[in-house]
Amino acid sequence: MIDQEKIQKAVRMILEGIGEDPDREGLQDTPARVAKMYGEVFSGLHCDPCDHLETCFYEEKHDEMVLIKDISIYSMCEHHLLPFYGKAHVAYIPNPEKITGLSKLVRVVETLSRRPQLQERLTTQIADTIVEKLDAKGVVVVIEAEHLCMTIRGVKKPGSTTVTSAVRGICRTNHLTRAEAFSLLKGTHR
Ligand SMILES: Nc1nc2c(ncn2[C@@H]2O[C@H](COP(=O)(O)OP(=O)(O)OP(=O)(O)O)[C@@H](O)[C@H]2O)c(=O)[nH]1
Ligand SMILES: [Zn+2]
Repeated sequence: MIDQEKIQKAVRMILEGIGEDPDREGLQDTPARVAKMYGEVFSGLHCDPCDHLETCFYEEKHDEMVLIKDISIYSMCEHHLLPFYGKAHVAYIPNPEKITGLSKLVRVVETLSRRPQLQERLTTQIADTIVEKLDAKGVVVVIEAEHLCMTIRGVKKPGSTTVTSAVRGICRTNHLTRAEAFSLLKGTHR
């Protein structure tokens, strides 16, 4: 579990480290606020994303592609503990015996985002969770994100977008299915 007391002590030390006075009025509650915030932004560390996929509709028998576009994501880069944020797009071809609720796919994205992450690992973990838990026939996950560690510091390139993808199952082996997923994603299917 998240140790709020430990985070509070550490934040106080950071404030001292940067030459601030942690006892001045505006900063007195900052360690507690930051500890609470970290509890929220890292809450996914203590959840199993598979738990969200227990809800399945066994009688629907849909076996065509389902795509959820433009899921907003906020995660934390594990190198600098700065946010990266943008959009995730999740497409899957269900095992007709295991169609899940749309919001459950979003919950998987949410749980895995709320951890210290790499964009590549986040993308891969979302795809693998859906394949493994739902026995999905195919999955495509694309994430487009801006990393604050490349914006407010370091190379300082605001507006740069990093795009990562993970492609599994028949979306990987069948080029027509893969093309369908990417055209739905780009909105060029009409
Ligand atoms: N592959 C990958 N790299 C990331 C991600 N988030 C941050 N990084 C990179 O992690 C690298 C860490 O490099 P280091 O040289 O150890 O750290 P640094 O001195 O702060 O690097 P600079 O950002 O180049 O100043 C940087 O190149 C970041 O851009 C991510 O999600 N995926
Ligand atoms: Zn970073």
